[in-house]
Amino acid sequence: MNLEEMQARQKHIRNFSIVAHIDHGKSTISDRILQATHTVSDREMKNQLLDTMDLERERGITIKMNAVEVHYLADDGETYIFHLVDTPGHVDFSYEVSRSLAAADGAILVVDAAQGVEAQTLANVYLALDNDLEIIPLINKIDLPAAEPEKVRQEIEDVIGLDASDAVLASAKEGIGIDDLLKQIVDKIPAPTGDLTAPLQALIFDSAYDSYKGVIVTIRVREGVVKPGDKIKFMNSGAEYEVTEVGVNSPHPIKREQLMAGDIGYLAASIKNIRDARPGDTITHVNQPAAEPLPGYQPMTPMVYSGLYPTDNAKYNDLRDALEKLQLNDASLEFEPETSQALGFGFRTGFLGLLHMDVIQERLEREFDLDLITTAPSVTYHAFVENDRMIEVSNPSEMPDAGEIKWIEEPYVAAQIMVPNDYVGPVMELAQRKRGIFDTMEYLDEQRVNVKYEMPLSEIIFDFFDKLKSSTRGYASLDYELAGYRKSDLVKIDILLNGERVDALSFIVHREFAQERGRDITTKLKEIIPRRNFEIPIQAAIGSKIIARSTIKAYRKDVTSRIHTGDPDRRAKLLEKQKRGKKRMKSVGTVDVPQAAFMAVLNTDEE
Ligand SMILES: Nc1nc2c(ncn2[C@@H]2O[C@H](COP(=O)(O)OP(=O)(O)OP(=O)(O)O)[C@@H](O)[C@H]2O)c(=O)[nH]1
Repeated sequence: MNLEEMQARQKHIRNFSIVAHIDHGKSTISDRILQATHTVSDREMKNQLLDTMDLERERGITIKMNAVEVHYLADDGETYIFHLVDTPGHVDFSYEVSRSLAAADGAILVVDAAQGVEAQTLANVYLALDNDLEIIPLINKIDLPAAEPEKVRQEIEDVIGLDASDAVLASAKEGIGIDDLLKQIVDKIPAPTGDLTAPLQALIFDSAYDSYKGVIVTIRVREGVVKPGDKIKFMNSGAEYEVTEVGVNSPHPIKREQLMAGDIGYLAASIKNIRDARPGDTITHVNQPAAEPLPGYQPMTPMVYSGLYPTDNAKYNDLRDALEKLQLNDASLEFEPETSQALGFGFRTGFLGLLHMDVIQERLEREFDLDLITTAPSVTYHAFVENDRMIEVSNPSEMPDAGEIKWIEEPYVAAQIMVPNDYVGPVMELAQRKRGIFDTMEYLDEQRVNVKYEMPLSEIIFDFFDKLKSSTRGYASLDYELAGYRKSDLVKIDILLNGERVDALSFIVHREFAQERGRDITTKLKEIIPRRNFEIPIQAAIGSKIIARSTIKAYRKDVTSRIHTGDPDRRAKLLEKQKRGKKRMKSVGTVDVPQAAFMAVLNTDEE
């Protein structure tokens, strides 16, 4: 392609992202765009086509962003090249959203016609505005009987401050409004402007590991052109490679002769070392390098940490390899080695929230065939000791002894909760019970308010969202961001099994809840830990003071002997089941501790 052809092509490119509150219909809109542009045949089409991970399809959520190229034949007879980046909606994955927005020139803001503007609608719009993106509002699900598109249009104008007079009215389900959307993308989203003859500058915004091709990076080319055979350099890591392949996903990978300024596509270069090609790095040419790298990404601060341990100690190195590979695909994952007396060698791992933690654990087990024990998640506390020295504690068992601590601070978040008027009472009651500090309350319209609280992050993470949903019949939406540290009266509770302290079961709570939590957990562990042929005392202690206890009675007989029938099948099945159960179990001294025991602290019901 000569320069003129490339310039003409560049004018026909539109790069955009779709953002929304969870479940407002982003993935379904992407599906309709793929269909309307004949990117996939009707035969190939299935719902949420871009959610390629099994886990995403099973749970019906988007976890990873995806970038695809589609071609749209407009009424003017010209064919436009769209690069569409689908993004997740859950607050745990907002890091993915911000990365994909940095690669786009515009965003489609999807708002559910029955639900209106919700907490993450706002959060995502702000991210898009931070990136200077042109925003096209789209009101989806107008087919629903409860749809109120005009009211939602007004809300977009009043609450967000966007002009919504031309908002696309759509039903992704019934395929309504998709033509209007495609036209608006061409008209409103600006074509990319990068200089085609300048030295190469390409931003890596995602990467994945392929066992044949090595690390494959997804890039947005800002300036210049890149082709197979080019010698490239990663400007931050300093690594140099020769490009083996470039292409786009449409949605299946298609090789291309080159990627040029304005393109979003993939690049492979037999990159074996995953540290060489991190998201946020800039690719340039070895011979004619760009003067400076592009601004990368802010490193993400994990919200919670938990210990990950292989049930089989011999799998420690496998777990490290797996974490490194996943980290490449998920830049918000953080880990470092730690040891536990009870669990052996493992990793303290940082996550953006509990859903993120759950997803990582499940991906490690499925994609890397590992059996893991995960310890209860903890936020990072600041313990102040002598000379006002501050110690960061993200593993409760490492909290200094009470005698050494002068005071402890814990992270707080600024939370906003959008909820119909009728439920303000229960929301405030819940927030107070979770140690929230009231900030403000604003009316969104006659029927809905935005209530703002400062809350301890630990309370938000554990069960606040579930409780919020159940006390508002699902009508409340929540968004939060870290707001700093505050002093709190916190204590560490240790758990002793058979008289031995199990470090991996320690946790930190507000002193007010200590007694109650101690009682709850000893009762729960009694149900979870399997019986042995001796009595096992379970104790909860603050320092050397026991605050609660329970006892697991000794069992008398082999469980299988109770199955009187001579049915060998049933007996074999039971033994098999026990064996499988064993896999996610750790022997601590003389006691077998199953995975559920480590999470028991999470589900304590304080009602
Ligand atoms: N009635 C109706 N339902 C819709 C429409 N669009 C999407 N849905 C449904 O709404 C639900 C959520 O749609 P998704 O496309 O998965 O939403 P999402 O925003 O991508 O969700 P996440 O990926 O989890 O953030 C699904 O059950 C869809 O079938 C629509 O226009 N009308």
